[in-house]
Amino acid sequence: MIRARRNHSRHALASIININSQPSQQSTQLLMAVAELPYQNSSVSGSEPIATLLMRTPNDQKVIYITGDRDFSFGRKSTCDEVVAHDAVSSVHFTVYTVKFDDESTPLVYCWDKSRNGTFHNRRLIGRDKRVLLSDGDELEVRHACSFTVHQRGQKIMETHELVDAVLDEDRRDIEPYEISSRALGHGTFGRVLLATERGAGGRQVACKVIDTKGNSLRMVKAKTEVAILQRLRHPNVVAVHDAFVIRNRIYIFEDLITGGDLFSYLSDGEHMSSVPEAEALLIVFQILKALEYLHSNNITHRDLKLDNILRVSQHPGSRILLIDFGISKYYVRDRSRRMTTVAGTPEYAAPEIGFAASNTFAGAAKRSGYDMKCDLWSLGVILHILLSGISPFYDPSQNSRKMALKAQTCALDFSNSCWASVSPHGNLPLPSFVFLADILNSRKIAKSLVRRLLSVDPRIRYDVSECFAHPWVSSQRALLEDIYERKIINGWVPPSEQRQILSASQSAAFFCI
Ligand SMILES: Nc1ncnc2c1ncn2[C@@H]1O[C@H](COP(=O)(O)OP(=O)(O)OP(=O)(O)O)[C@@H](O)[C@H]1O
Repeated sequence: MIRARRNHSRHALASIININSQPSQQSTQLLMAVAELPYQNSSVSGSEPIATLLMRTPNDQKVIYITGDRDFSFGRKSTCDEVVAHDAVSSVHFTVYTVKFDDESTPLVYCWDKSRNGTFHNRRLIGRDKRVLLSDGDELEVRHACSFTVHQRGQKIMETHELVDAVLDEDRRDIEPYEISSRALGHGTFGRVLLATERGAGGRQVACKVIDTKGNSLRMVKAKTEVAILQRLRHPNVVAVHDAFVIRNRIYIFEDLITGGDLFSYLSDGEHMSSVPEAEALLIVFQILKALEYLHSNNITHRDLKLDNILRVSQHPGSRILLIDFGISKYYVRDRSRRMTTVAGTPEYAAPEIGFAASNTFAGAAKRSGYDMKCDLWSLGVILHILLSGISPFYDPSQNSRKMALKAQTCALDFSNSCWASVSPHGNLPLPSFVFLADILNSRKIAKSLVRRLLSVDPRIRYDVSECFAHPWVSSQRALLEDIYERKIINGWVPPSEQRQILSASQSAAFFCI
């Protein structure tokens, strides 16, 4: 199959010069079942302990090992991994799970509070259905019953990074409302994403994206564009930004901490990528469509949709997902005379008309005619292809953007690979008797037809968001999807406040800057 290595070769304005020179019909019950499915961690494998909890009760103390292959549950119910029969303890009080960014990073260990009476993290109430990232030395407490001390060795490895070290000591004191830790949640082309905590009573954990512009004004403009775009957006499937600071050559963007890892990590399976059950793919794609519907109706094109830029709130297959990384997004009003022309995005996911051109002729054509927001739908097609088969259709192992662009331009989709044969609505769920073979075959055909529609080289034929919603793979389940979405997926989502002035006027970027 394909690689499980992150591709950070994102290209935007500055890299244009390099481009040419570089080498069922689902059944109702099934969908419901997936939305309810307990999580099986594929992103962190192995039974080696990642962290330990030293548990103390009034009469006893013991060590609990947290491994990467399964959640640890604590509660009163006999099915919990650690059972304490105490009135203050809920049937499942909390679970601890791990998320891995990549092979070089120490896995992140999260606590998910599921209790009625509360779980306290460093003496602060986590809150029902909320999650916190745990660090070495942290204390968890179930009042009147027991407490736990977290030990996670190896954290230091992840913490040492020149950028982080140099940046923070200098800048920390200028960013008063937040305490920025050195714990990395992930990293990309231009910087790192670190854990931070709001000072003050709430002490909420947030993610802090640190972009080192190294005095490159174009990078600074792009970082400010990301903030300028994000501060206008309020949608359950788009990450919320709270604050941003420009200090010296660096920009710090504070966002909601998203606690389930990204889709790339989720699908990475050793050297390969794995697929997900078709119903799970549908729940993910439905949410991406919701986000794109919102973005496009607000004249925003994301331009860098890919697995790495889609985060999950939880490890649960029916989790809410969020789009992140609006660094090369574009505010663009649809108009025949105004089209986007910047070659931007990630070649593996980029629509042919963007112009990661394989041939000069094609590049020339792209330059002449430009492209519009349909480029996001192509990227969605690549994502759907991966979700269903575990294959990235245009990936080139040498990461050569020219080769990937050529493949995309030719777009010879091959559904004969055995991976596609296993695409079915039931995936690894036991097949319920009400799902007939015809349904399964039909569903496969329908899913593939949507992939084809999205991966149409001609953007005029390619589906837009509303056509995707109308496609039978989605429309046949639309009512149920809306129901699951409202009742389960976005239940509890609180929109960010309306009045958000994140960068001061002098700092904010012009909207049409890229
Ligand atoms: N709000 C968040 N909460 C938790 N993790 C996050 C958050 N934002 C980013 N991350 C993690 O950090 C990684 C990099 O983030 P992001 O894509 O924003 O960085 P970038 O430098 O813009 O990357 P790129 O290489 O795509 O330019 C993500 O893939 C994700 O794993």
